[in-house]
Order: sequence, then C-alpha cells, then structure tokens
Amino acid sequence: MKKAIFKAIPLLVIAAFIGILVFSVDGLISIEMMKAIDAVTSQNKVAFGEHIKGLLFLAIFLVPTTLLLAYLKGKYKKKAIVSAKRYYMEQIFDKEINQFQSENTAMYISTLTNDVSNIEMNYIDGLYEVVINTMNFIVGIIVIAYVSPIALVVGLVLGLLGTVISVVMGKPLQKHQEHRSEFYKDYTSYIKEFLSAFHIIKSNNLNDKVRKDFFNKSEAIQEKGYLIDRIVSYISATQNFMMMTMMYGLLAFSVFMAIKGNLTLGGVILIVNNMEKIMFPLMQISEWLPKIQSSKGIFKRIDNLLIKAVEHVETVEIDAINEAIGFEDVSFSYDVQEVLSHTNFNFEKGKKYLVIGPSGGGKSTVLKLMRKYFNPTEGKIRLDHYNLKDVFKEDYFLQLANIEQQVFIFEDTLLNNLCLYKEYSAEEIELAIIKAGLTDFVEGHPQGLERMLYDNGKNISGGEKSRIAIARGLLQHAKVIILDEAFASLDSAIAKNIEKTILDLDEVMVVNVSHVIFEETKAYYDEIYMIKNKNVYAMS
Ligand SMILES: Nc1ncnc2c1ncn2[C@@H]1O[C@H](COP(=O)(O)OP(=O)(O)OP(=O)(O)O)[C@@H](O)[C@H]1O
Repeated sequence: MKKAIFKAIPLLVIAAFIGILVFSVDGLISIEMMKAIDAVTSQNKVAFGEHIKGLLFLAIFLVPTTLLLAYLKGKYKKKAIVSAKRYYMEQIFDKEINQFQSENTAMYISTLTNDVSNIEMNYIDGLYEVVINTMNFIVGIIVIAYVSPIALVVGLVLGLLGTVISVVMGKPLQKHQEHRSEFYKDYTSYIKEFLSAFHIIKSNNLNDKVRKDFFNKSEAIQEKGYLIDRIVSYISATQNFMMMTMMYGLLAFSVFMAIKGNLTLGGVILIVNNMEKIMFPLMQISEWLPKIQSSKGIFKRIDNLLIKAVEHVETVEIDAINEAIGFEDVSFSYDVQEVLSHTNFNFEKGKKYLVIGPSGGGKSTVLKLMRKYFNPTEGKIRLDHYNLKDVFKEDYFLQLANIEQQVFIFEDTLLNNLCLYKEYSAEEIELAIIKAGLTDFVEGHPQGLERMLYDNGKNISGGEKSRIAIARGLLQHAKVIILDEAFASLDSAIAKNIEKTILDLDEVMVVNVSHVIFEETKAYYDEIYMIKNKNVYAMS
C-alpha cells in the first residue's frame, strides 16, 4: 500500500521546494529586521528606511507563496489518500471469489475505516509534516549560522539528540497501534454480527449477553487508546524538556556572545526570533516520526490481508460456448471432506438440466465448480475442447447468468437493479419484466421502474427479489443460465410460469438446482441429474 501512497511523492517534493522558498523569505525578513535594528542602534536613518522597505516587500511576497504551500498540502493529501484507497479496492477485486468468500468481510470493513484513517492521520500527514518542518529547520539553522556559525553547531547537535530520543521512545507505539488495529477488527466483526442478528438477539432474550460482550470489547479498545495516549504524552513531555533546554541554552549562548562583543543587538534578537523557527519544526519532527513509525505494523496487516492466493494462470480466450461443459473424472474436496469422487457428466449447449439430490449432497458445489469459484481437486472440467481452468474468467462469465436464492439488491432504482448498470433497450427491459412476472410489481407503484429499493431490498418481498434476479438473468442474454434454488421463495403458480419461460429459451443451456420440482414442468428438461454419494447419476 505504501507504493500507492508514494504516487503522491512528486507533489510532496514540489511542496518541499515551495516550503524552502517560504521559509527562506521568512528568514530574509528576520535578517532585514536584524539589520533595521542595528541601523537604529547606529542611528543610520537611510539604512533603516532601506531595510524596512526590503522587509515589507518580502512580507508581501510571503502571502502568495504561503497560500501555494497550503494548496499543495491539500493536493498531496488528497492524491495520497485516493491512491491508497484505489489500490485497496483494486487488490480486493483482484482476489478470487472463493478466497474472498472464505474470509471474514469485517476485516475489510475495519481496515478500510480504522486502519486507512490511521494511516491518513499518522503516515500521510506525518510525511508532509516531517518534510516541511525539516525544510523549516534547515532554513532556520542557516539563518542563525549567518550571524553565528557556532550557534549552528549547537542547534544541530541538540536537534539530532531530540530526534533520536523521539524515535527510540516511539518504538513501543508501533506494537500498541498494531494491537489496537486487531481489536478494531474483532470489534467491527462483532458489530456486524449483532446488527445482522438483531431480531434473533431480541426474540431470544440475548440482550444482556450482547450488552456485556459489547461493553468488554469497547472497554478493551478504549484501554488500548488510553495506553497509546499515555505513551504519546511521555514522548511529548520529553520533547518539551529537550526544546526548553535547547531554547535556553541557545539564548544563554547568544547573550554570552553579545557580552563578548561577537554579536550585535540585532543578532541576539535574530537568534531569539529564529529559535522558535528551529524549535517548533524540531518539536513537530520528533512528534511525527514516532507516528510514522507506528504505521509500519498497520501497513503490514493491510498488505497481508491483500495477498492474493496463488492461482492458475488463464490463457484461453472464448467468445461463445459451442458444444458443452463436461465434468471428466472430477473429484473435489473441501479441506479433508471429499464431496465429489471421479464423477462424469455433461451439460450440452442449449439443453435444459434439473439437478436434484439430498441436502449436503454436493449440488451447490457442482455449481461452484461450474462457475469457476474452485477448480477440481482431480480430473477436469471441459469447456468445448478447452480445460475450463485455462479459460479467462472475464470471457467465461459473460456467457453465464446466475440466478440465486440470495439476491443482492443495490440501494438504487428498480431499473438500475434490473439492468445492473448496463444499457438495454426499452423493449428488452419490458420483455424481461413480463417473462419474470414483474409486470404487476412495476405497474403497481406510482414511480414504476424509478422506484427506489433500499438496504438490500428491505422494502420488497423475497419473491420480488427472486423475480428481479430472474429478470437480470434474462436481460443478460447469457447462453447458460444457472438457477440455484431460485424458485424457493415464489408461490408455485408464479414459479411454474417463470420456470416454463426459462425452459422455452432457445439455444440457452439451463442448469436448475432445485428442491422445488413440478410434475408439469419436469418433462421440459432434457436430463435430470441426481447428486448423491459423491457422484452424479443421470435419471433417464
Ligand atoms: N466452503 C465449504 N467449506 C467446507 N465444507 C463445505 C463448504 N461448502 C460446503 N461444504 C460441505 O460440502 C458438502 C456439500 O455441500 P453443498 O453445499 O454442495 O451441498 P448441497 O447439495 O448444495 O446442499 P443443500 O441442498 O443443503 O444446499 C456439505 O457436507 C457441506 O457441509
């Protein structure tokens, strides 16, 4: 993820140059001021007037450059955060479906919210502050060196010491930030679970247990936050002590030089004035360095989360399915459990298949293999004369329409939910609506296709969701339609009608896994497969 953030480095470099300009102008103002004061002490009115003029000119020049620096800061931060988030999303969508499904999605939510905002506050802001304050510090030191080179050495030694102390003290922060990030992951996972199970918790009187668990988890996070704040306070206190020592040390040193006649009054004022310009950046640098360091563990956690499982390299492009999808001596196991053993069967182009079998027999597993979520443990799935494993997913998925019982509804209009953000003609949409039995549903609402669907379809019924999924499948004009218990939430009259519509589709292979079997439509299938005892049997 760091690499993505580094895309904003050119902006940071430009900001660093503008920073040098701003701080140099500021330094020149101090020098003009010193000269003006020395002109007063030597009663030189002409020189005083000239230095005041120079001072005013520089002060005016400072306004646009300071504004430019503020603008660049905003640009850099925006670019860094946007690239980090874009990289994050790209890496997630690069993952295989099966890998993603085997992980807890709460991890992703927690990383995208807590960890990314932590990186923004500590790392992205930190890099900017360290770079800009380093420029400020360097210019401050040069300005002081202009009147007293020895003061430069004293300043540098003290500055270096302060930074080393901060970095060493900041070490434990990294470990605690990592722990806090872990706590947040569990916490997000827990919140996700209890919000999803709200009705189960209420109806089973589990409120007290949930309240107690919630309290314990919240307290653990707050305790960790408190510990981190305490460490930050210790670091700040040590830094303040260092800064005070440095300020008074330099002050005493410049007064000593003035007494010895090696420094003018203007010079003492310049050093005192510029001390803040050295101290403040030093304080900032030593405050931000531990924060930058503490992000290391979080980066590691995010990068581990985004690691893609090693996958087979796909090489075959297709633009149609011309013959069949055939399972040849296919075996498949989840970890230790074997679900299919050396099984052979075919789904031919344009034919209709009903797949039945006992619960846990392996029906969904066959569909997952067919959808390329997994590859067989042994044997191969043939697509025409290719091994399905070698075929590009993007090409293959264009040929498939999946209609499942669990239908996801986007928080958007009915139209967008039907078309899934693709372009279809009005006639195509109308035909899909009719075939999916959605006509009354669309016409029965004053806003028709423009009605809004909310929160994964909370404002529509399970049957309506299923019909939306069916309409989506029909609109796709896919050559293979896979139905996974798609009729389970529909009343039998509607289900029979839709099943018949789908079975009437010419040139479309239909694979219907269903517990709901209608005698009236059974005859329309070319084959019925029974999946049991790790094997697939043709019933005809
Ligand atoms: N991701 C998984 N990890 C481990 N085992 C799994 C996984 N998915 C399914 N199984 C196991 O594999 C077997 C076959 O499951 P599958 O979901 O294919 O059956 P099914 O015939 O579709 O069942 P049902 O009709 O109940 O939906 C079951 O014993 C199940 O517990």
